[in-house]
Amino acid sequence: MPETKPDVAPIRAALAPLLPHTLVALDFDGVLAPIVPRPEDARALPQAAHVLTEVARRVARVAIVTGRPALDAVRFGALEKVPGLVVCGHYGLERWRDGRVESPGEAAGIVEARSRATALIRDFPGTTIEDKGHSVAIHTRRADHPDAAFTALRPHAEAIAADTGLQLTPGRLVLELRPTGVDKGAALRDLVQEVSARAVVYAGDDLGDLPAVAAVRSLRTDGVTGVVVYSDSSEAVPEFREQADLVVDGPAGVLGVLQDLLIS
Ligand SMILES: O=P(O)(O)OC[C@H]1O[C@H](O[C@H]2O[C@H](CO)[C@@H](O)[C@H](O)[C@H]2O)[C@H](O)[C@@H](O)[C@@H]1O
Repeated sequence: MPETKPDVAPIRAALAPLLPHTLVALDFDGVLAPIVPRPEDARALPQAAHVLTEVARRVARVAIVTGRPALDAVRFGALEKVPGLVVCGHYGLERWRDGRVESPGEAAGIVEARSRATALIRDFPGTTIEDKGHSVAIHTRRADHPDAAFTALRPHAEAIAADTGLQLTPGRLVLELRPTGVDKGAALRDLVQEVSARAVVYAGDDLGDLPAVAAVRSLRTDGVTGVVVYSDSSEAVPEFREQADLVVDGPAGVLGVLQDLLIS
């Protein structure tokens, strides 16, 4: 198992007086939900909703910032009842709050991207498409050779993105074609502004989280206390890991560190 950076005591002490002004923002897959072969089977750990409820009672806001459609994260996490929860779906393109989703119209290019991605994977047995409405994800986790399929598909996905005006976001054995103009960094900054947060805790695990990590680092220069938690795994993202204040072991480690930092 990867070596962790578990020195929570000084961070807990720094956050303690700021709890009512703290934003806690979390990625979903790999952070609340263990990675599984089929995207539709992902579920947050059973204790996640309870831990987030306890956290929400102590801080300004709890938010999920995910590449998933917002409603998928709410349902797969059983998170409907977490007090005041905001879910930024599709990297901030849509929002769920109080049972309602705000979502824009479909981006130009998505119909062509969907059709080309579907045709493309026919040559790569075991690869699958996750049609998320606003975006299309090409998954290689169930291919015979997941890493080789990912590498082979990537230039084709880049060409589709260039032709359709979408952006390609690579992740854990996934290539996502999604609208431009949003990322987790902008979503995080909006959330910070909305609650006038004086501290932010962000937990993630993948490349799509790096804009949020950059936002936390830049918010520090504005006087906001920032804590970055990295959910580690055998699919490590070194550029995320090295920027993290705390490195924990997967979703169970994330829930544990939230408890240590914000509840106990
Ligand atoms: O921003 P996130 O909440 O981390 O979402 C990123 C993508 O996660 C999902 O894919 C990943 O998890 C799957 C289920 O465990 C796994 O099968 C896949 O290999 C991972 O890449 C999700 O399916 C994507 O739509 C998300 O964008």
